[in-house]
Amino acid sequence: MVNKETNKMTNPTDGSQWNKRPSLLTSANNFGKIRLAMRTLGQWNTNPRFRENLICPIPTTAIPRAYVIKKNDLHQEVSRVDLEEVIKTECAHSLQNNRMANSNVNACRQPVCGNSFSINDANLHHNTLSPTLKNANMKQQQCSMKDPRMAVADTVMQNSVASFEYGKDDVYSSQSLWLTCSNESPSYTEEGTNSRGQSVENSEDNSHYDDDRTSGVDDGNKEYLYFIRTASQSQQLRLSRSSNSNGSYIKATTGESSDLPWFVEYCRMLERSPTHSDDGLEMSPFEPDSQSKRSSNHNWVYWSSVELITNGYSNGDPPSRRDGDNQDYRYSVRRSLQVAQLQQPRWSHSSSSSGLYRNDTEDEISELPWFVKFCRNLDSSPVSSDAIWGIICSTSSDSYGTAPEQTSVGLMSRSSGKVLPIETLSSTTVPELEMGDVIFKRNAANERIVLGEGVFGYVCLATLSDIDEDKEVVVKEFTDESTDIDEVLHEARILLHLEETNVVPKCFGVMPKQVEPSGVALVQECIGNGMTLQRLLRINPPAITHADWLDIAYQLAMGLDQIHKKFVLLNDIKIDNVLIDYGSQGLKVKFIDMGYATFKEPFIFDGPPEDMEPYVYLAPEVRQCGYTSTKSDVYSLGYVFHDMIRKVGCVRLSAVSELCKLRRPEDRPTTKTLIDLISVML
Ligand SMILES: Nc1ncnc2c1ncn2[C@@H]1O[C@H](COP(=O)(O)OP(=O)(O)OP(=O)(O)O)[C@@H](O)[C@H]1O
Repeated sequence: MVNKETNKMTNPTDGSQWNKRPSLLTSANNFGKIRLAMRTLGQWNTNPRFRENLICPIPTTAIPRAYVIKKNDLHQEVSRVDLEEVIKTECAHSLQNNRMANSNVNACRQPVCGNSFSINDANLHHNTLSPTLKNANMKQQQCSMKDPRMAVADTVMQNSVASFEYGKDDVYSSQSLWLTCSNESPSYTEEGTNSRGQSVENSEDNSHYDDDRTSGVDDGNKEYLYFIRTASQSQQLRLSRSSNSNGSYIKATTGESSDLPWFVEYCRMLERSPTHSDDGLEMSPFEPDSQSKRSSNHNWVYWSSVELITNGYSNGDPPSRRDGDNQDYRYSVRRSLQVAQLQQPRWSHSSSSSGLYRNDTEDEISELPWFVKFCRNLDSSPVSSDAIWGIICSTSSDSYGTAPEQTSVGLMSRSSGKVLPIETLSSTTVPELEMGDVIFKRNAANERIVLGEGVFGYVCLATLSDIDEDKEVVVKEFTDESTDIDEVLHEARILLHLEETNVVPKCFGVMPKQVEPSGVALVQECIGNGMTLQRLLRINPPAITHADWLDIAYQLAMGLDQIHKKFVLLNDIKIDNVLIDYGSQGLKVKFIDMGYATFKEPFIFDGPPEDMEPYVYLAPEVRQCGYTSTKSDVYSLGYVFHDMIRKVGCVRLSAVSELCKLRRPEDRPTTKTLIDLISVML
């Protein structure tokens, strides 16, 4: 639905238009992002307001006594001394109150399985808790305990307290994680209760915090302060603040500062996290020079830093559903080169948000919902996958928290630590065909045979002169002046990139258009005389049995799975963008129209959300101008199944279709699950 005259998307209902491509994404020049990040690093150093925002202005009254760090101190950066003070205080308390030094964090790393985890187990050692944690623990018990993570959370706290030791040589000998929530009570409750376990009837009083839902609706001001103290002599500080709010929740949740579910997940993952494990991101190619070493027994020596610039796309869930414009995420992992003095501040930043919330979120610093996902799906996160846009590597001789003195910019391979070029498809060569390479097929009236048309122009049947004459191709000619050649090339490159999947038409290249105005036309393999799934469903030929329809569904799921494995999102799956070839070799399914497809990045339709509503086949988060994702493609595929049910009564697909169309992306099945589900019906 792209009007090539204006290169805008057209709303099918009122004809209004909006930009086809999201301005931020198309202009998302990676180096621009890197520059932005560098500028921000500069601000970190010089701009007190920036620091103030970053350093979590939690009212000190909300921080449990043992963890109070004065706001002023925070503003001057949390120094090692501050942290050590906190640790000492806590350790002293811990040692006084318990002797369970052998506990470790295994409990918190156990997979959470159903509701079978018994909170009572975790409560066995209740007496070993510090008053703060005891208090929190008791409050937790008052909350709904349906979520097993609560139980695990409880265990994390207990084990942490129990096993943390402060050794005589200033060595933290614990192998445990230490958890501090700055909130007086970590809260996680089921919908309908608030953090005190009271039932909540209207959203105004809904002060509970649900990490999952928050990933879709950032339902209030939340401020977070976490300390993670890990194995010998490492410390990690995470500060995160989210000021994004959703109207009625602002009041209710101001000051809420815990995110226990997130934290638990984080702890469970820590072993594999880039901040902790060796196969993470510690491999900066930039060796700090010897000048920068500041050697002393217990002071920081130097650290190198790796900063990830990503759009959040991780071949999985979107960063968040409602906060559509938030695209700048920065993750800084600083790793000391002297292991014994390791410290890792970590922050994330998202710089803008969509429509309604823009004013509220101008200064938004963290993107916690995304971070929740990040931690949960660490294996598939940008940090550990190939979906990395850019990395800033820097070294500094300075101690914790200050901006790097030397900064270098480059992309870095996760495994080799080598600087890499930014990965896009732009280097894929698209073959150029000459006019004479293509012979248009003509009808009895000597007119070109048009297989399909759209606002873009025509799709004509042809053959290529240098290949088997019977092998038909189609020439997609973009007939309006505003055709952006880059977009045609993008479509060609996506097709070429996906060629080996065999679920898209083969792309033969581009050629000069034969119709005015000049430009390029896309030449691709002709599939089944242009029979779309939409037309096939309308005709519903008797020869196509229910088993055939299921086979089509299966092929679609398989195809999408392969496409996603090639880091491509289709972003526009619908029944008229699926071609069916039912020739001698049986039914073959192909996806067409790569106009919105993206490689290693999501897409945002940047029209006003209300204008997106008619596009019912797009996932709700996409219609609300959030990022597309593998799960939004799954949603659209579910809508294709929905159409198959409606039009040809393929009711066996009902459950699968409903699953795909679940509101929350994280609840939708993966393509792999889809394949499994459909294959049992075949
Ligand atoms: N490879 C192909 N083989 C056979 N027919 C094709 C092929 N590609 C496209 N067509 C035919 O051309 C029609 C339009 O093509 P396509 O879907 O790529 O255009 P479009 O950009 O989606 O148009 P619109 O934006 O208006 O939906 C298809 O519905 C199909 O009938």
